[in-house]
Amino acid sequence: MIVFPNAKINIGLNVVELRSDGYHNLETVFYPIKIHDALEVVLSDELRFTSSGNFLPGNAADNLCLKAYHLIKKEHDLPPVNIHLHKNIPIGAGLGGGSADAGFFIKLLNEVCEIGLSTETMQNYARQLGADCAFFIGNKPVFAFEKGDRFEEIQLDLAAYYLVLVMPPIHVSTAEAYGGVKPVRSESDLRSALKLPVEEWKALVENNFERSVFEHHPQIKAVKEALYQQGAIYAAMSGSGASVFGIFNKKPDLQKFEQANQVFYDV
Ligand SMILES: C[C@@](CO)(OP(=O)(O)O)[C@H](O)COP(=O)(O)OP(=O)(O)OC[C@H]1O[C@@H](n2ccc(N)nc2=O)[C@H](O)[C@@H]1O
Ligand SMILES: Nc1ncnc2c1ncn2[C@@H]1O[C@H](COP(=O)(O)OP(=O)(O)O)[C@@H](O)[C@H]1O
Repeated sequence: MIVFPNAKINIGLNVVELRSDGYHNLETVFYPIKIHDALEVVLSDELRFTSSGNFLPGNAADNLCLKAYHLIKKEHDLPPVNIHLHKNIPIGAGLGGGSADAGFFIKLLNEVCEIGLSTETMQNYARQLGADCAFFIGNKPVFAFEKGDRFEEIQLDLAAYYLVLVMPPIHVSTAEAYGGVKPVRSESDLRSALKLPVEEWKALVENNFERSVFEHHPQIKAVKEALYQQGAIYAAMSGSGASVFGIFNKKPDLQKFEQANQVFYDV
């Protein structure tokens, strides 16, 4: 069986406080977008993981799909499976690609192996693999809080707009991004701000990571500014970067970006 794990963007992101476990409490909105990997799981005589597409850094054994398999196997009698991942979502981009694979893998394994896990149980497994993995179990727009792994569903539909994602050739590590941010309690409520017309978001909806990440990587800031110059109604870095999304009324002409960056249209 094959599924197509999709990426997410963060619309607004406030790092609220440092927690006693070293993580941070945050407030953000996760919004699913149309950039996909392909993930196949079939019953087999031995456990095997293969991949194709974009280069996956690190050991195959550290892939979140295999980690999810071993996590669930601790509590359930799982048969061996063949896993194939075709990687298309840019890696380390703030798009949650690895987390998407983990969340979709858990759902897929649940079906292929007929484990019978509830949505809540799948979310609990996902949470143990990474802070934003659990989002991909429900995969609907949510206001996320605490470690980014507790959710409240929100009504947010950007289907009437044209979304573009630009990925500059820069890697920002998530841990590095958290290290550079000064936590502050937000004065305004992100949920209320996102109920206003998109035209008003520019003045109200911020990603706290941008300040320090832009200082270290002015090229990412330049991409955001260029998207506004091309007519974006709203543009921001997603998560800990380096990808930047733009919300437009119609398809923009971004041909000149395509040499230096990866550009995804109509996401
Ligand atoms: C920043 C965000 C925003 O949505 O997304 P990305 O930009 O990575 O996609 C997430 O918080 C990333 O979540 P995720 O990528 O699952 O993080 P994890 O693997 O659990 O943690 C990586 C590292 O980030 C830091 N971390 C992560 C989440 C959190 N709430 N507080 C933290 O301080 C910790 O230093 C941790 O060791
Ligand atoms: N299935 C996977 N896809 C991508 N990265 C993965 C995967 N499994 C583990 N990783 C590791 O997670 C790291 C960051 O993952 P990714 O989700 O792409 O970034 P981000 O958290 O910025 O959205 C990568 O450096 C990679 O080593």
